[in-house]
Amino acid sequence: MRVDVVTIFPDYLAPLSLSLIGKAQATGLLSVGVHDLRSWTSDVHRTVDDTPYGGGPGMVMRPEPWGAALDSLATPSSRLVVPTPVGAPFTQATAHSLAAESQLIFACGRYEGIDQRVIDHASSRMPVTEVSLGDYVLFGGEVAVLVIMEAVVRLLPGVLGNADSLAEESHAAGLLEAPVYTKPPAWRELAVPDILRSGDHGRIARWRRDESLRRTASRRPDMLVGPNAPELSKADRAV
Ligand SMILES: Nc1ncccc1[N+](=O)[O-]
Repeated sequence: MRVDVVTIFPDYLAPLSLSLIGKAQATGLLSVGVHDLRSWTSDVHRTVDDTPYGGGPGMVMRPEPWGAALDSLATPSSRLVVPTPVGAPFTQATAHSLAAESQLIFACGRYEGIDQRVIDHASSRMPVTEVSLGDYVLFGGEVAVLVIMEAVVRLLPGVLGNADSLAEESHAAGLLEAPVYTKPPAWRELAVPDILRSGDHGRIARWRRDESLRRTASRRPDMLVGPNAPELSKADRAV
């Protein structure tokens, strides 16, 4: 997968070269380019923003540098991802969808946002996905790109040593994951549930499913209703 990130704060994206993402780059699973939007300005002050038409506080990112940046980075297989508070919720399903792409371009907005015509023009020549990480406002899209990249890259084949963990993890099966334990068997008078040390894999699977259902019902009841709700067996309903 090829990923290009356009930002006025390239240093913010330095963590992309660390740990698993760095390893994915080193093994050729992923190549990442981080680009300073100001490279595509043409004035001496390298201006990227201006006052909003219609008045209002703050500044808006000018379309010209963005247009030039996308002109030089886009390929026929590009998908443009714009992290923004006005985007659709970013979910594990979005992460899977992005992980299936061969080339992603991330546009990191700052200030009050990017001139809408940048999105509209880009939409005429590539798929554009505006995503939000949550109902709060960050200074810009850079931190959101780090989150999205982590969620997407770990889904790429070969990045995670044990692909099985993808199947079991939270939000993969539509439920929150059951609690996890490791040695020692007792710690500060707290014991590991006996079932997990029984060696009875059938009953362990049932216990984990029950704990997932209980945890999801109490913390995220919204995940148990609606189109993405998981299929519940008769045993599930008894929980
Ligand atoms: N919440 C956000 N605030 C600013 C930029 C991007 C954002 N987001 O969620 O992707």
